[in-house]
Amino acid sequence: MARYELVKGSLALITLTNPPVNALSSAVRYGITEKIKRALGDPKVKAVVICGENERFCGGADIREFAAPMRGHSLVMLFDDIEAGEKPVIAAIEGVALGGGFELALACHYRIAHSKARLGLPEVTLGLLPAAGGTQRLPRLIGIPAALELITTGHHVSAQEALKLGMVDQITDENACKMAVEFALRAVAKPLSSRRISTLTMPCPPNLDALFEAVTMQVQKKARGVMAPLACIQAVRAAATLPYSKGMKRESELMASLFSSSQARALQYCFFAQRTAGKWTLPSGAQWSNIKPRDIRRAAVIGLGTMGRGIAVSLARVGISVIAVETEKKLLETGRQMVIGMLERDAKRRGVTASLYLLQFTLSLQDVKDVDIVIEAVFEDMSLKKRLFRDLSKVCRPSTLLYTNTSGLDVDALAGVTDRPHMVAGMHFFSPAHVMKLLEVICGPRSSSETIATAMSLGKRMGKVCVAVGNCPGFVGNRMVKTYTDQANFLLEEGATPEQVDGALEEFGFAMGVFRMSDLAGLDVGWRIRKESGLTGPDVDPKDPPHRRQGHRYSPIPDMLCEQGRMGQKTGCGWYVYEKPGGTEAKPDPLIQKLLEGYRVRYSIQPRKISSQELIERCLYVLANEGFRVLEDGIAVQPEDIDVIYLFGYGFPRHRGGPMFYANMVGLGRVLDRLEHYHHAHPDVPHLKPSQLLKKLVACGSPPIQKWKEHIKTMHSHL
Ligand SMILES: CC/C=C/CC(=O)SCCNC(=O)CCNC(=O)[C@H](O)C(C)(C)COP(=O)(O)OP(=O)(O)OC[C@H]1O[C@@H](n2cnc3c(N)ncnc32)[C@H](O)[C@@H]1OP(=O)(O)O
Repeated sequence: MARYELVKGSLALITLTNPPVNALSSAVRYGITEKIKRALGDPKVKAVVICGENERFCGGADIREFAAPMRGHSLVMLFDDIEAGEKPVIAAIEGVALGGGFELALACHYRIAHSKARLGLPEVTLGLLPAAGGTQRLPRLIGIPAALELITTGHHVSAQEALKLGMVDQITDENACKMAVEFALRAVAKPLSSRRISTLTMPCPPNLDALFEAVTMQVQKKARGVMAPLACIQAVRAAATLPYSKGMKRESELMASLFSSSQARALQYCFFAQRTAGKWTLPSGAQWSNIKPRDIRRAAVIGLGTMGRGIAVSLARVGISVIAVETEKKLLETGRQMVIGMLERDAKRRGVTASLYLLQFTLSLQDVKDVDIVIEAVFEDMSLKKRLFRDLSKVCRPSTLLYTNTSGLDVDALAGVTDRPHMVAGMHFFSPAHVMKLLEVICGPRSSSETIATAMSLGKRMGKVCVAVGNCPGFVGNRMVKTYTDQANFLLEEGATPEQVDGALEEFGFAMGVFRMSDLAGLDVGWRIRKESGLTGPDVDPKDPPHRRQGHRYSPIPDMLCEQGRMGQKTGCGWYVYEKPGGTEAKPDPLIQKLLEGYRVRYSIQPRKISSQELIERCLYVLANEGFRVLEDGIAVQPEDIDVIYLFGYGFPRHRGGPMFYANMVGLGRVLDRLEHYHHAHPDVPHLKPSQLLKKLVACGSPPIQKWKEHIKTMHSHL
């Protein structure tokens, strides 16, 4: 796991050999420890270069080993030995030096990085802190403010930034290992005392307390309830106030408090879930590794509303020519200006030139005849979309793939009106499409594997986290979210206020509770969907009382708000009241309180005090319950897919892992008990009825989430 070579007669070259990222597994730690001992003990060796195989220095500790207590050679001792040694050790950084990998580089006496390398201490994103001296060495090298920023955010920096900050000594466009070998030959003659970072005096700014306080406040605001960033701050404070050895002891104590925490487990699960979701498989056996996606150069986006604009920007940003189509001159012009503005701002932020030459705007559908793909983003109206797909069938060349950005309509019904049903699928972007990372790729029953492979690959190219899902109303994300918002509405009827429900969800870790989020998104979106599906408006069965629809409990309160013109932030009021239309500061509104009281009186509902525990359980267990149904219906293949959708599309707090991981953490038996309890109390809410899969898993002894797939396998996949 580490190769040893003697080069130029006097240099030991140690190469980490653990593809794909040369993670520091226990075997690699053993390998380096042995090879360093050999190099330091060999009188022929005058200097040492450490590099990584396949042009990747090291991606850090092996995260897969964190599931068990750390065993084997200690990184701390290894790094202390490297630093204290009397021979110069040079880190040759290509690709990445992250986490333990960068800590290894910090223990070396010199660091030479390739100009394309990226460096950082991302442990915080895994619920940990850099516990192999990173929190003690980095502030001594680059100062406390810069170290605090890097360690508490986990941001990676480019080699150029690393050079500016003093994290590396030199960068090169050549092979970093070759440069490091030449550098090592010159370093042999130089004293090493000033190169041992642990012995450097800490550069302390005068207003240290104020600095730590400000960073603590910032972190608490950004990552409410998340433990690791606060522990990182404490570790850096120890570096600032204690001698190195005592600081190391503190670093290790703080790491021990994080290592087996549920937050660390959740965050590490998220890391792997994201990668698992990208590896899609269809029942036919077609999968990410055996189906070649089409190469996409020219795309058309139909509809330049909010979604269409974001999609056009996402495509042009990665070099794809875009023909954007609208039906009216005024809409086209507004859309054009918005897209250009968005691309220009984005390019400025990234320090590149906006690729405006890739854009074409037109009123004629005929102009899309030669594109490789079309992404439809028109109004959420089935008959309009069907008309458009029929027209696209006629206009586009036979090889053009057709995608719809519908957020929940039947993708197969659209495929059915075309001359190429196998070349139709869904690409469900989330708003704003150029910002949000999630892309649900909807596989219709007739979508070909190439159609799916192309959507997944194009999404990845646009920087999206893509999840392949089956075709059902609302797909995965919106199908599940309905159960969550329904519960929130029922809780209002029963005695809660919007601010109580939101408060409990925000305390849980959501950046925004369900009602604040609804105000931001606009209440009219859901209203339109409810009208389309006959839940409100003229199509409602006159025999249904206002609080029952299609045989089940229904809350008409959101419809009542819409009827009063309370559409959320854009109208200055919704579930809350705002300083002005478009305002963002949500204040509780006495009018809502009155509306709720009136509603309860009218329907003889005795309001009760509802605990935060009930608010969380009702909203989140019902969400997970629907997730289990999504799995048993074959709409998602594995729980990781659902969690990734919720992390990237719905702001589910990452340190809770996602709704399915959270249910697993709470304990499936407990979730089942509570759902049974709530369903008993509310028999007219079918979503509270425990799903078959949940019951099956509990009956099988509640296996860990990674094993659920084995119990789902037997069920029918709709992908
Ligand atoms: C005492 C405990 C000390 C802890 C200190 C630490 O070092 S904690 C670990 C800190 N390191 C990280 O957080 C880095 C995590 N990795 C990444 O950010 C990225 O993988 C990468 C290194 C930037 C490479 O990205 P790229 O997009 O090129 O590849 P993938 O992300 O798809 O990764 C390829 C496969 O490698 C697996 N993997 C990556 N890093 C690790 C790791 N540190 N440990 C174990 N496995 C790792 C990843 O899961 C992929 O595996 P697949 O099986 O192919 O999905």
